[in-house]
Amino acid sequence: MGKVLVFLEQREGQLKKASLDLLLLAAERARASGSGPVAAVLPGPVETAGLPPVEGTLYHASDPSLALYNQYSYAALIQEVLALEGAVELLFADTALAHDLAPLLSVRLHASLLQGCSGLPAPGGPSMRPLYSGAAIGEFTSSAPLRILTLSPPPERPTPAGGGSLRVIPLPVTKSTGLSALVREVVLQSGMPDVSEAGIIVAGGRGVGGAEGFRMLEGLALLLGGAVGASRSAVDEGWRPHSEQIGQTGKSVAPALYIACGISGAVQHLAGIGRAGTIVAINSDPHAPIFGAADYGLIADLHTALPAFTLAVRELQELK
Ligand SMILES: Cc1cc2nc3c(=O)[nH]c(=O)nc-3n(C[C@H](O)[C@H](O)[C@H](O)COP(=O)(O)OP(=O)(O)OC[C@H]3O[C@@H](n4cnc5c(N)ncnc54)[C@H](O)[C@@H]3O)c2cc1C
Repeated sequence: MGKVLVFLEQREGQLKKASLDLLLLAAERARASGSGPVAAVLPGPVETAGLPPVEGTLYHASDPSLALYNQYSYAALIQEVLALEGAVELLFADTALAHDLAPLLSVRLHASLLQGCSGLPAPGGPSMRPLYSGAAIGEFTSSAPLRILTLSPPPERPTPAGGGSLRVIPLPVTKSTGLSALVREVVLQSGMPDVSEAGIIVAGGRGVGGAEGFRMLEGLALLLGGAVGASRSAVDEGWRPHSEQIGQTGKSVAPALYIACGISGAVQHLAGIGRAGTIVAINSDPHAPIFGAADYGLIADLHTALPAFTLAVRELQELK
């Protein structure tokens, strides 16, 4: 197999966990298959000292002008590194940024593109992607000289194996085409991690009953250091932002703990939580399909159960 380039994504100087996991996976695959060290590209000012110990090369464009995402300057940078490395595979973590950037590169480079792959394909082997809300798995091969994949996070964090270190090569900023420029950045301050990165998610559905009802879920999520998620019904009602929607037309999540409150468990919702660790469901209907996916189920009115649950968590934390 030819060379592989991993895109490392940062936000406000912090590397995204999903792209670090991807780097570890790619390095492990390269080590196991003997296909040589991986290369990575990182736009934006980030402290690289804490990067995982993997064998390979990191092309780092640390100019402050790249701190915020710009489709054209990021694409130009990646194109430059692809040419330097002669890579045949470009890997992204499956994030909103990747959904914007990967299609542009695919068109520019006449590369094949597959988004939302489940796991790294074997070297030169077909890529896999869930279809029909996870009811089937599709296998895709590519005859293009470059294939671009966006990968959903693995269910478990990969551990660094084999040791080694990344050789950092500084890159100057590639001149942007000027097709777009940042006008204004609007930051939503929730004080919580993004659902796609969170280790714990407290998610609510129509059963929560309204935007006000989600305050309870926020309280529990903050206590647990997690994030609030939502079903499409809750988002369609305008109770929560679309950035929190989980499922087929929302985000695919992989928390260690997923607490579903007042969510029926429609197949389109379950499609987004297939890689969650432990699933806890609170629902007043004993026949709700969510109980079929849950590890622990509580048949109860969430308006009674959740405050009691939150209180118990708070008391446990105070005992520590
Ligand atoms: C093409 C397509 C894409 C879709 N994409 C998504 C997606 O990405 N994500 C998604 O979530 N959905 C998606 N849907 C919608 C999906 O089919 C369901 O309609 C939706 O998930 C239902 O949301 P819900 O569980 O919150 O609401 P409901 O199905 O109405 O369930 C509400 C649940 O709350 C329970 N409940 C009510 N009151 C209480 C209470 N007081 N205490 C405890 N439990 C209570 C009820 O028993 C019920 O089980 C999609 C649908 C289509 C067709």
